[in-house]
Amino acid sequence: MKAEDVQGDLTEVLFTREEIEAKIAELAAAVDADYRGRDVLLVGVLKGAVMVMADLCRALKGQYPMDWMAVSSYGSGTKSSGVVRILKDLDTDLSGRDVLIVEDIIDSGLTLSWLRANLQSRRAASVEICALLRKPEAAKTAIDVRYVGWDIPNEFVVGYGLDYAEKYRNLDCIATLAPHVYE
Ligand SMILES: O=P(O)(O)OC[C@H]1O[C@H](OP(=O)(O)OP(=O)(O)O)[C@H](O)[C@@H]1O
Ligand code: HPA
Repeated sequence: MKAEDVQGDLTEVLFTREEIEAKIAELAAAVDADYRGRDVLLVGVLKGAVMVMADLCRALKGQYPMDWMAVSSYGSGTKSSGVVRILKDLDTDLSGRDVLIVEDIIDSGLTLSWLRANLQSRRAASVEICALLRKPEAAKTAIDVRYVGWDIPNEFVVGYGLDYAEKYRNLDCIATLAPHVYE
């Protein structure tokens, strides 16, 4: 789906499909430079990170096994509840493993700070984070993020995996959602 297919619902396209592709290639080069040749597990966070993971892993040159978790802190709205629930856990034993969490967005930071602590408690050797988007003004907790695509303003965004009430995930760009859609 393209921006013109849901134009009235969006206020601005922040990043086009081409810009996202170029950014993913940059992130992949940085990850390869640090990790290629090591046994690193990519952990994708469902469902938002599906697109990032699908494109990032194909842009990587090394071998990177992957696993998935589903956690939820947003319910169906635009505000984080701060309460994180595991909806689907990893299949992989993390003890002694280097882990790279792949995420679409860091908003309040509550999901990832909880998730990183959770994975560290499973005796992972290291847990780093790669996130395509981050909202610095929305941060409710400080997180050390090794790879970030873009810092964005504190507005609700959709597309490229990011949803509002399960819609817009299949938009090929990233755009701000018009307030009339969720108010
Ligand atoms: O920094 P935070 O404020 O915690 O927000 C970030 C989290 O919110 C979104 O997930 P969501 O719970 O909406 O689930 P989804 O990935 O299935 O869309 C997103 O994918 C992150 O996991
Ligand atoms: O801006 C956002 N858009 C979609 N999902 C999200 N989850 C946290 N922040 C966002």
